[in-house]
Amino acid sequence: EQQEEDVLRELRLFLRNVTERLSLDRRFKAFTKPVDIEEVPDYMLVIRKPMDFSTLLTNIDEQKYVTVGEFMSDAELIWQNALEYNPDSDPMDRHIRHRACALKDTVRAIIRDELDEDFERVCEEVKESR
Ligand SMILES: Cc1noc(C)c1-c1cc(NS(=O)(=O)c2ccccc2)cc(C(=O)O)c1
Repeated sequence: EQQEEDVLRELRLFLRNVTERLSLDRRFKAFTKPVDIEEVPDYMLVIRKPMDFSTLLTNIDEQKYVTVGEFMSDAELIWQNALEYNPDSDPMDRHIRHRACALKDTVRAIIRDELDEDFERVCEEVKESR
């Protein structure tokens, strides 16, 4: 009913705000769009579920996420995939891994500092009721 729609609209506004702030951070430019298969031809052979900020925003608009936890499961793929695909000790791999770790810490700090626990609990209740 209306209260549920209000909660899910507020969730979408929060998740869009977080995702857009991350997209503006120059450290995370490589995470803004899907990895380019022309540039990285074997990427899809290694990474089963690619993820990036533009895909997160599309998912938000398509109302895929009913809780912050569901959003985090996809957001975590961004840094997990980067660590998995770039494991070597060469400078390029290290550089993308540093940015992946910075992204992980940044997202977790934002959620800890800005997500109201009571709000997430209400979202979980909406999810259970479906
Ligand atoms: C992400 C990622 N995961 O594995 C790898 C490897 C990367 C990755 C991919 C690219 N090149 S790209 O054409 O696919 C692209 C450019 C700009 C935004 C989004 C993707 C560049 C970099 C980089 O560090 O500059 C990193």
